[in-house]
Amino acid sequence: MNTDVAVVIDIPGRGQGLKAARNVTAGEVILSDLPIFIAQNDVGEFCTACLRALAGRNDTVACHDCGQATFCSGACERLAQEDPAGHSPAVCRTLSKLDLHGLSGESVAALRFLVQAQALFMASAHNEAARGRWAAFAGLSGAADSKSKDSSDLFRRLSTATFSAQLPQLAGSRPFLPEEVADALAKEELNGYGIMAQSGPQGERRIRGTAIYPTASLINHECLPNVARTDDFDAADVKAPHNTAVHFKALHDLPAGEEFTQSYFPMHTSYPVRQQRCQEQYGFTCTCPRCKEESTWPSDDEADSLGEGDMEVEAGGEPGSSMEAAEGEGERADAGYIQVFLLKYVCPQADCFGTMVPSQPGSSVHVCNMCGCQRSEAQFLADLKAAHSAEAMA
Ligand SMILES: C[S@@+](CC[C@H](N)C(=O)[O-])C[C@H]1O[C@@H](n2cnc3c(N)ncnc32)[C@H](O)[C@@H]1O
Repeated sequence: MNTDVAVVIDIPGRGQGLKAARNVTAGEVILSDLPIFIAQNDVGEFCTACLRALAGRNDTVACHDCGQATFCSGACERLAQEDPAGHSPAVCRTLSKLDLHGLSGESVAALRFLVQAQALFMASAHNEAARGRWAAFAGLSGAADSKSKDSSDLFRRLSTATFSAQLPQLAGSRPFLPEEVADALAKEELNGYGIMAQSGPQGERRIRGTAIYPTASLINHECLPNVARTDDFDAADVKAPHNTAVHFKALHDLPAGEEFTQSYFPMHTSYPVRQQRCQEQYGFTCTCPRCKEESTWPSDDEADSLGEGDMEVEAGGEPGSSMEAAEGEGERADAGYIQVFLLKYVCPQADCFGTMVPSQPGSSVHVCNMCGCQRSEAQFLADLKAAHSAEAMA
């Protein structure tokens, strides 16, 4: 499903990444990717096979053997049964033997993910297609280290369930070792895409499940990204598993050779929190142009003592057009540029924090990749003007 635009490169200090093979236009799809496998979070609200919302469907099918799977249709049930890392007989038997007692929702989801990853690994010993998918998963960044979460309890529960499910031990096939469980969890942590669900009753963010994509997993992070993910798992006119594809669109025009970058968390996140999450969750220090600039800003406490408005912010140019190259420091985004970028690309709806993505190449309409709201260029310019007036009044 990849386009001809994104090519894999090695980047010193970042591992692998994707770059533009040619000039790219704002709104162009630079990558479409289907998952290696997906694991659901909770049972019953979304299809186990394709994560489509089940509400309002009258052809859903529940698995009575394990009680851990529901499908939006008989077709999805068959799809999942035929997929070794979906809801194959081996996965179903293992799930039915799992001891979920006392586990948090997060640990139950991690255990389901492990059952499916292990099933793919075991199938790779005798199934060509599974071998390719397992190789793609095994090649992703992320190996357990001493800082990884303790996974011994999940390993014990997984191996107990695996053995009591009496999985057929086909030639060369064996279950995970403890270090392989820890590695699989590290890969999920670094590469897993949380597939979002509709917000909960209090507006809280919820996820349907985790999907692992072979090529999308190679897109590195920057805090002023140049691509953003769009997906539509509920698309009525798209047949499973194609509804589980993610598509990355360019936020603005990009020259050939530019690295594609996405933001691993909502763009409005503060500098200290971004630094902490990059370090603790992903194991790197972000030195992107925005972090370089914001590292020189006073902390919130210092800003309070200086008084609001002491940070002079001027309107920058069109995002994508102006980054200062400070001598010896590499690229750096100035405060005005950051302000305009965030105003342009962070969803204006209260508490959404999605990314405004050009609807299609050549269009000046932007659509939020979370809530779907739209904004024209004229409305953006009006919002920009209002932000400057508010600032001048402060
Ligand atoms: C989802 S993977 C991205 C692909 C990865 N570079 C690879 O080689 O597979 C996430 C990992 O990439 C690296 N990474 C991503 N963005 C980075 C950045 N801005 N600076 C340094 N390392 C980065 C970190 O090691 C992070 O844990």
